[in-house]
Amino acid sequence: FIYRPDSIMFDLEDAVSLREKDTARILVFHALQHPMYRDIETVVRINQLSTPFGLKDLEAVVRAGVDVVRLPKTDTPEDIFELEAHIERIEKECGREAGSTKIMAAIESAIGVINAVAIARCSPRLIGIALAAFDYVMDMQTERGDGTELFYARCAVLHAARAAGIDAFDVVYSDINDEAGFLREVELIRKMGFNGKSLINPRQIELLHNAYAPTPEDVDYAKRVIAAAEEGERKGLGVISLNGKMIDGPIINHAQVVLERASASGVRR
Ligand SMILES: CC(=O)SCCNC(=O)CCNC(=O)[C@H](O)C(C)(C)COP(=O)(O)OP(=O)(O)OC[C@H]1O[C@@H](n2cnc3c(N)ncnc32)[C@H](O)[C@@H]1OP(=O)(O)O
Ligand SMILES: O=C([O-])CC(=O)C(=O)O
Ligand SMILES: [Mg+2]
Repeated sequence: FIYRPDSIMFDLEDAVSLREKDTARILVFHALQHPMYRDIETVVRINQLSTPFGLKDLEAVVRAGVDVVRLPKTDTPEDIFELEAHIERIEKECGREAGSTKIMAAIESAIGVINAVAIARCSPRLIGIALAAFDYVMDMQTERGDGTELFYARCAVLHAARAAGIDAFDVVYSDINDEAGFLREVELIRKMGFNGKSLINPRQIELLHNAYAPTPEDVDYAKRVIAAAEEGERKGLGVISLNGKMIDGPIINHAQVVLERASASGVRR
């Protein structure tokens, strides 16, 4: 909470050893109901439903009131349909509002990337899709490097999310001591258009928020664009000029996005 993350994700999958699966589930079940987590979005990465743990995880976290279930290793829309059917039943059984449990699909394989559009569009519960690089590069018979290995997958996941009108989240950066490397990766994915990134360490939160925050110059320009647009509207002009630059619909929309980002993340330091 001190670090002000956008959401908190509990992991029941690969960060938990096989011997600890039941203990971790019970801990997360209780944590989700603690008042401390009332005002922050909670996400739980459950185990795949094909494992002995997946359904037990889901039963526990939906009943405990989790906001978002992250499904790892999503390969097909059918994976989401199966998850959805169980969520619908559990919501009914425990008296949760129907549809209130949201889903985030993690794409971690070549087939998942190929099916990204179908996955992203397959359920109204989906709020976003995330690329998960470590399993993906294994499947692709390569390894994590400067991002060349993720070139196609990033583009595919991002386009799928946009086509579906949901969020796109980039991969985990695992070397928590390499701040410069992290910031290089963040700059790339921010320019590409990702909504954010899965983080593994609190030290990465402020760095990410700061990189996503608009600069003071961006905010200043956005305010002038909005003011010029309002002035143009009063005069009944469709397209206007601000210091010789054309200002029309998309530019005004972008200025609004910059101001929304500034109020969500602050202004870049
Ligand atoms: C490929 C995948 O599947 S990735 C997704 C699953 N994996 C994860 O989520 C990993 C989560 N992260 C971690 O476990 C750790 O950050 C590690 C192992 C990467 C690094 O651990 P450390 O070297 O101990 O990190 P660091 O020295 O920065 O820890 C500082 C403090 O932050 C805490 N902290 C570290 N990571 C986290 C986290 N993800 N969430 C909350 N607190 C954390 C540490 O417990 C420590 O607290 P303390 O000062 O009270 O002891
Ligand atoms: O889901 C994630 O962000 C991390 C992960 O499992 C992977 O990279 O394989
Ligand atoms: Mg993985």
